[in-house]
Amino acid sequence: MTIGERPTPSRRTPGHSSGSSPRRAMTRALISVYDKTGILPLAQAFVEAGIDIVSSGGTAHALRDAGIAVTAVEDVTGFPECFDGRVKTLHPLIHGGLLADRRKAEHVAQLGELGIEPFDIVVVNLYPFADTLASGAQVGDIIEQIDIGGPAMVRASAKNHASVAVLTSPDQYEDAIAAVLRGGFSESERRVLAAKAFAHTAAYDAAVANWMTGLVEEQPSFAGIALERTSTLRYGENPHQWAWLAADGTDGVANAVQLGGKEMSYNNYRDTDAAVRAAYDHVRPAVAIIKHTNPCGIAAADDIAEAHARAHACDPVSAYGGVIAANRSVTLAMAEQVKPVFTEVIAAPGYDADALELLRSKKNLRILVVTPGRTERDITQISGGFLIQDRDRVDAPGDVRSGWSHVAGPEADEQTLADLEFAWRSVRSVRSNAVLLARDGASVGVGMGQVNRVDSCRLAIERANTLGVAVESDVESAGGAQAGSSSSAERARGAVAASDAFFPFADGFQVLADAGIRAVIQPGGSIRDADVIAAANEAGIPMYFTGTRHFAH
Ligand SMILES: NC(=O)c1ncn([C@@H]2O[C@H](COP(=O)(O)O)[C@@H](O)[C@H]2O)c1NC=O
Repeated sequence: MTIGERPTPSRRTPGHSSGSSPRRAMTRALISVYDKTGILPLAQAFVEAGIDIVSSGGTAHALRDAGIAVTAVEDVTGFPECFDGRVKTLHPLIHGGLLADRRKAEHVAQLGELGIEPFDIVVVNLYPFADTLASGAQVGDIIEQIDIGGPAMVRASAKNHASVAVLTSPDQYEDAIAAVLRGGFSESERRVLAAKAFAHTAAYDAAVANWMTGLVEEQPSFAGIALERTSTLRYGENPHQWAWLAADGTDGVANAVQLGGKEMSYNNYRDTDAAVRAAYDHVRPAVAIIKHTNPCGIAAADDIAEAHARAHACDPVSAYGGVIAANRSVTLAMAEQVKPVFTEVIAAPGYDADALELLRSKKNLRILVVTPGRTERDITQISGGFLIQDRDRVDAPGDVRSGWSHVAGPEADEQTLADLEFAWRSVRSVRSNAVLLARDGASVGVGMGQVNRVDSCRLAIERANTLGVAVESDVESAGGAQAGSSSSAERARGAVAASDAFFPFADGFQVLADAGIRAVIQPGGSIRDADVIAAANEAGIPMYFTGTRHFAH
C-alpha cells in the first residue's frame, strides 16, 4: 500500500455492536504495547471471542510470531510508521475509530462515509519514561521515551468509554479476559477502566512535566503530584479518619519491606519516617527512638547495639510503645536489648539472621527493612493551597561544623565539640521549640514542642534529671550498679545543649547555665544576641553560633 492510499472498506459496517446496551459486544481491538507481558493470552482470548486485532509494528510482530492473526496499523491507515516510531498510530483512521460516539446516529453515519471502522477495546501501555529517567540516561534518550501516540490513544478511548473499553496495564488482563469471554464490558466497567486510564496518563504527564521543569528551572514553578493508592490503611491518625498510602515504588519508608508483625498504621508510618530521618541525620552508627514524631532518645556510637542502649537510656519510660530506627544493620546484641521493650516498629537497612529470628519471636513487632529515600521537598496542604519547601537537612549547605562561630566563653575542647555536633545533628528532628541535651554521643534530655524557648529549656533539664538512666558502659566505668537501675538526678549537669533557633532573651540560656550545662550551640541571630553572649561569658560557658536554624513545626 502506498502513502495516502485509502484502505479497502471493511467487511463490517460501523456501529455493528450493541449501541447503548450496557454490555457492549466487541468485534475489533487495537493493541499497541511497549511491555508485551501477558499480551499473548489476552490476544488469544480476543481471537476466541471473534474479535479482530489491529496492532502497531512491534506488537503486530510479537502476535504474529505467536500465530495470532493481526492487521497492521499501517495497513489500516495506508501510511507507514515513520520518524523512528514517533508517528505510528496518530491517524484519523485510528483516532476516528477511537473517538466516534456510537450512541449518536450522525457519528455512526460519518464512520461509514469516511470508511472508518470503530474499535471496541484498546490495549496500550506506554514507553518506560520513569525507568529511563531512573537509569541515568542522557536527555536525548529520555526525550525519545516520552510516549505521544500511546497517551493519545488512551485518552481518546477513555473519553469515549461509552463505546470503548481501555486497558493500560498487564495487571488488568486477567479480569479483561473474563469480561471478553462473557461477552464484553458493562458501561460501569468501562467507566472504571476510563478513570484508571486518565489517572495513568495524568501520572505519566506529571513525571514528564516534573523532569522537564527541573531541566529548565533550578527552583521549579511546577510540581505535578500523582498519588496512586497502593494500600488502604485501617484508619488515619484517629479511627474516624479514612486513610490510605500512596507508595511510589522506589525506596523510603512507604516502600519498606516488612519482615514481621502487624499491618503498619498511619501513625506508624509517620513515626517511622521521623525515626529513619533522625537516625540518618548521623554519620556514625545511630539509633533514634520516636514517639509522636518526637525523639525520646537518639544516640550515635561505634556499635549499633551501644547506640541503641544509649538512645533507650535517655527516656526508657517514653520508649515504651516507641518506634526504633537504626542506620546500620541490627545485630543480635541490639535485638536482645529491644526484645524486652514493647515496641511498635523497628526499621533498619538490614538484620543479622539471628537478630531477625529473635525479633520475629515478638509477634506484634513490625519489622521493616528500609532503604532511606532522599526526599527533596516537603509538601504540606493548607486551606486553599499547598506549601512547598526544600527539605531541611542537617548538613545543609555543607559540612555541619563549617559555618560555626565561637561567640562566648572559652573555646570548647574536641570532646565537647563532638558532643555539640551530635546535639546539633539531633535537635533537627525535635519539634520546635526544641532544646536537646547530650553527652558522649547520646541525648540525655529533650525539651520539645513548647510555645516558648524557656519552657523547652526547663523541660529538657527536668526530663534529663528525672527520666534518664545510666547505661551499662557508663556504670561500669564509674564502678557502679547495673544498667537501667541507676537513675541520675543530675544528668543535665555537664551535658551540652543545642537549641533549634536563637534564644530571644537570655532567660532560656540562664536556665541551662543554672542546671550546669557545659556548652551551648544555637543559630544566633536574635536582636538580643549580645545579652545571651554576655550571660554565657559571665557563666564561663562556651557558646557557638551555627548561622542556620532547624525549626520543625
Ligand atoms: N507515536 C505514535 O503514533 C505511537 N503510537 C503508539 N505508540 C507507542 O508504541 C508502543 C508500541 O509500539 P510497538 O507496537 O511498535 O512495539 C506503545 O508503547 C505505544 O504507546 C507510539 N509511540 C510514541 O509516541
